[in-house]
Amino acid sequence: MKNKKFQADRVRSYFRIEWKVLLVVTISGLIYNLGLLAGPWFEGQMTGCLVNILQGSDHFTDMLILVTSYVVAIAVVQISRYVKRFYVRRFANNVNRRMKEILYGSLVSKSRASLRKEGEGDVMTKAILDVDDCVEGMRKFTTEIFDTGVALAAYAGMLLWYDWRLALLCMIFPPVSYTIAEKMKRVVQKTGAAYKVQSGALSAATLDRGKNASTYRVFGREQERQEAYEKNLSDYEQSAVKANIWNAVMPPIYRIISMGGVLFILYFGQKNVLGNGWSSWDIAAFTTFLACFVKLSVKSSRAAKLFNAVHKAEVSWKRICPLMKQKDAQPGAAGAESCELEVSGLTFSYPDGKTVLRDISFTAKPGQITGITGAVACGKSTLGKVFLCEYPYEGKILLNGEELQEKQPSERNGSIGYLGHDPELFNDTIEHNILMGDSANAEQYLQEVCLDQEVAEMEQGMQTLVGNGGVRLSGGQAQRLALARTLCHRRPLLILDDPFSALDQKTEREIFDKLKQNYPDTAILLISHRLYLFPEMDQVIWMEDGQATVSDHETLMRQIPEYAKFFAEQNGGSEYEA
Ligand SMILES: Nc1ncnc2c1ncn2[C@@H]1O[C@H](COP(=O)(O)OP(=O)(O)OP(=O)(O)O)[C@@H](O)[C@H]1O
Repeated sequence: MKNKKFQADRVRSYFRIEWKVLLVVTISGLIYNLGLLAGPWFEGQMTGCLVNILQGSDHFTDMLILVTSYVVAIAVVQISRYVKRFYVRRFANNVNRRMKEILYGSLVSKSRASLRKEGEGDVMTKAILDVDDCVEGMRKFTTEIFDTGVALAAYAGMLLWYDWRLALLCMIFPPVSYTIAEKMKRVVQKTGAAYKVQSGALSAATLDRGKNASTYRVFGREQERQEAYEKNLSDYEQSAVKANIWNAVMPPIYRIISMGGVLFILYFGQKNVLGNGWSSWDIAAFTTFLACFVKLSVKSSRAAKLFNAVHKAEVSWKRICPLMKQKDAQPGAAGAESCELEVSGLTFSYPDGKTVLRDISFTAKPGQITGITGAVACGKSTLGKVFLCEYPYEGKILLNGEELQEKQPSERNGSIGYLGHDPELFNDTIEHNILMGDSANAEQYLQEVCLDQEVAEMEQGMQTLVGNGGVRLSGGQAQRLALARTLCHRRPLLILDDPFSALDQKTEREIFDKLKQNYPDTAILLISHRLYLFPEMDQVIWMEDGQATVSDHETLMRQIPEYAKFFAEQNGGSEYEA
């Protein structure tokens, strides 16, 4: 990404930045494809030589020389083919990595509201699949350009040279095959898109069943959910079958159409050999011409396949392209700075008119941890979410003196890190879930959330796949993994909504101590129901009916009986009574 001209939302840029790899592909591809002509030519020569040996005009040594040259030529062709394939794969891997880096960066900076609009957590899984499809299309495009374009031109030249009239006659068939493939592209695209949608729906349904299994069991809704799931499954199967039929059935048909010219070659070719056709041929010329045409037809059917792959990739690209535009909002951009927070007169109502926060004011400095607590439904989570600016608020939230609502979304996302109740993990490895395309040491963040030991004990360590939404992890593990991701993409202001609810006290304390120690530039707002760490908070916000009392733990213990009671209940009552 050092290249200034690189534009993440332009496919051409990905080709341009890989020019060195593509140069090797071009050279080896040219050698391979032009070398392919040697096959039919040698086959023709060997057939002719055999006929001559039988007639006594050639010798065994002539055949030996031909066979040896044939083997050498084929060896060169195959080595070039190997080199070409190796570099095409490298090109695909590089592009895949680059696209995913940008995509992850963009997803990290996307607002929760827009993620939710696009279908919650599975937007990530779908986008990752789309990147894979795109890169596969680009890889095929790169390979087929040579395997098809160059080879087709070489074969066509050879056919024209042997008998231009017969060549033109036969070569009508491949373009017919192309045209049909082009006409079929809509169907391929449509069925492919429907398959993706169903695949996303099935992932969401699977996630829902896994997450809420016990709830459905307790309320006797298992049967109903099972039926809904079966329906999802059969819709998915149908769409998969449709998409695969169009993908798999069409190429052989294109191939048969392309091969139509063989009939002309058999008829007019034998005339050429008998001396009453358009050209005068021997057996070698007939064999070479036929072999050349067969190879040309096979290649042209690959071109048809190329259309399908490229169209499929186009659909995927259209979907992920908007995400690739948000390069400016990549994590780390604002992560190094610190910020002073000043909230004054903050009042907030949800769109349904319910006022949840009233006239809240407080400040927070870098390195300070502010504990926020209060009774159930008093507005703690709402206070955390207000900073995401999903809905407008009244009053002021100033970051280093600048009003949050007036910042550009990308700038805002670069200033605020948020971890909500849902860990929002996506179906990839532990490492990718933390780094999301950034290059950092994921191990360090696992240590900070006390998850390193558990991950080390997993069979595949950091490469363990977590499943959609993190279903393969325990609640506490998923929570800590999400926290590791939030810490890895550090922002000057960090809002953590009940990040320790599924952890034991010892782990909670350890993580808290590390947060205090390792984040001197970050202002942390920690929302929690559990208060035993609150005596160590730099300040505490006690919320009641949307209003906030801001002070330190000791003062609140003296002044707010509800807070003291709340704290005492969690600490065996001793301090409250004292
Ligand atoms: N999206 C929403 N639209 C409308 N009202 C909402 C929305 N989210 C929350 N509320 C309401 O706002 C009030 C405060 O909810 P909030 O989740 O902020 O409370 P909380 O203190 O975090 O609760 P808890 O202790 O249960 O986590 C509740 O009455 C809730 O019904």
